[in-house]
Amino acid sequence: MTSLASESTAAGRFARHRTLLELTRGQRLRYGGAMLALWAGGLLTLGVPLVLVEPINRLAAGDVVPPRVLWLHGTAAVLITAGAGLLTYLRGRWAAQASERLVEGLRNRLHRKLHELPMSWHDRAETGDVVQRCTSDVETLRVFLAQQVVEIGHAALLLLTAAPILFLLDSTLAVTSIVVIPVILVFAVSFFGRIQKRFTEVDEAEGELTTAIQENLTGVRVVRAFGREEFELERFDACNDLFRARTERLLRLFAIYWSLSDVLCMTQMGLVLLHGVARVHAGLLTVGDLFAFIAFVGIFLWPVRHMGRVLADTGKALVSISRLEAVLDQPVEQDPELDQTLPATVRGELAFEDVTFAFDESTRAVDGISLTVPAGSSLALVGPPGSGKSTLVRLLGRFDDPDRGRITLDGIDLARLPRSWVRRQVGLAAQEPFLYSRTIAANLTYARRDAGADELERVARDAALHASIERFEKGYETLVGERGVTLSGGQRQRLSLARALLADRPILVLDDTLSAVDTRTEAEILAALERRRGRATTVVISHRLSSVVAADQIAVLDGGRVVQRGRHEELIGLDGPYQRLWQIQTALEDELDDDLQRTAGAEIAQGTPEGSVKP
Ligand SMILES: Nc1ncnc2c1ncn2[C@@H]1O[C@H](COP(=O)(O)OP(=O)(O)OP(=O)(O)O)[C@@H](O)[C@H]1O
Repeated sequence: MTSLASESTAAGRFARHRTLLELTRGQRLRYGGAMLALWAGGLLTLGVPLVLVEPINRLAAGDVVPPRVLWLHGTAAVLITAGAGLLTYLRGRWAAQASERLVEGLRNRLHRKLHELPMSWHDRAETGDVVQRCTSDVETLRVFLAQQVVEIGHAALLLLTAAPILFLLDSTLAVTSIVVIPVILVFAVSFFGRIQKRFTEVDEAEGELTTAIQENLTGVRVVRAFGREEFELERFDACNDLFRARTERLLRLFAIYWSLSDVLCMTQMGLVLLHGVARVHAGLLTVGDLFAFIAFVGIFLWPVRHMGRVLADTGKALVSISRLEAVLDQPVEQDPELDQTLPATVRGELAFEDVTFAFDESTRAVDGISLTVPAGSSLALVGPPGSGKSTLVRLLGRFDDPDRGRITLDGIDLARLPRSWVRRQVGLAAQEPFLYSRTIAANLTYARRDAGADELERVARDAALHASIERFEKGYETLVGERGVTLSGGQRQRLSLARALLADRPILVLDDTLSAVDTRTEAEILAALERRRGRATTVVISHRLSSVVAADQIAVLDGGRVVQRGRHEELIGLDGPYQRLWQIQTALEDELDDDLQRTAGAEIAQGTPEGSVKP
């Protein structure tokens, strides 16, 4: 998906580091507090070996340590540890609060962004990949923000605090105790670069896996209908395999790092022990000081070793943020500066003036269309698949803007009006109706939240759906979709039509809304629409000419152009595509009627098995 490709240049990486820092904005005080608590906790831990030096030295010298001294030093060690525990708690609490709030804000930003992105972006985006960015990548960032942000600098701080103490205790041994650290640091930094590359690969493979799952779920009917289960299983298996292989490579890298850094840390420890014992033997160091030394080295080596984890998570977070930025940085739908007041009332007069639009450079979906639709009248768009009917409607809702020409509403160019306002003037029953997994009533009131029960019933009656709803046990409170009843294609279309009628907007668009209903239901709906005539300017797209015979104006489209225009009575008299289509459709209908009559006649002659005539 090229539009979402992550930037991998040096400039891009720098920008990501900056963004990672910017991400903490608003919570920096909490992070500062958490870092301070972590550092203070570390400092306190360094105090434990110090308070134990004296009793150990006395024991090593064979002195009797009075119980009072033992109690005193022991209690001090316990109190220091308790204090360090409290600071660790504060560090965890503040870091968690900061990260959760930041991530909540980030999720909201992402969700808002998805609503602001143009339709052309959504057309190209792979849902699974976008879902993966909004969930998995956000989670990676959350982990980083909760655990690692405060760790950055912790090791350095601890080193800087512990090193002077070590040098005060024994400067020669102090040098030995930090000699391996530069090696560990160089090793960690080189590891950091690799982890980013590997994690990017893992993330991309995970995106493909999510897309495969999502497509299989939404397209499960197609898979079953074509018997392509084996093919889909193999496709999923390949994605899964790739994800596993890449994750394994990443984990292998981690394993190598952990084991080598362990060896380096243990080498450091071993060097201190050997050198320290030699110095104790030489009488240059007390046993107590050696104990403190070894404890210190242990305390500051842990965060140094932990640096690998910090760097790994930082690397992963940088990859995730670049993937999120690829969404967040996309240009949103822009509205021009409003140079006129919004019309208080809309009559609904539409004019398409030389409207031309192409999705890509190769072909124009709509090519120089000019049509005028007086307020309250109806326009029918007919034509072969791909002739540009839906594209014209898409332009009417400003989901895209014409490349050339303009569309006006009551004489005002739509391009000069805010998109959201334009869309609020259009009630759309889309070609592929989308319903929510909520009740029928909730799906209807999506169009107008204040609509009362009587209004829902009225629009449902107009859409010839009321009788079907009545048959459901819970009527309008019936759940539809995944958790409820499954509606038929025709019922879904009629629900979508009722929703558009309920919206009661100045323009009503029916995009092939009656394709899945039988002729009688179609007639019922057309009669209801006829009763509403004049209430809204209506644009009807239909492949079935019976749906458009009553339209005030019919435009026949082909290859994005209007090839015929007029009323039904005029067009059937003209030699052209409309007449041919009408002849084919009426001939088919006549044939069907004859067949039905013949079948009915035969049944009456033979009698039904029960000897009664079917109604
Ligand atoms: N989102 C899109 N991105 C790229 N091309 C598109 C897109 N939508 C439609 N097209 C192309 O634009 C042309 C017109 O399509 P459109 O959907 O307007 O046709 P239509 O007349 O409504 O067809 P149908 O009767 O099958 O619904 C077609 O060639 C189609 O492939």
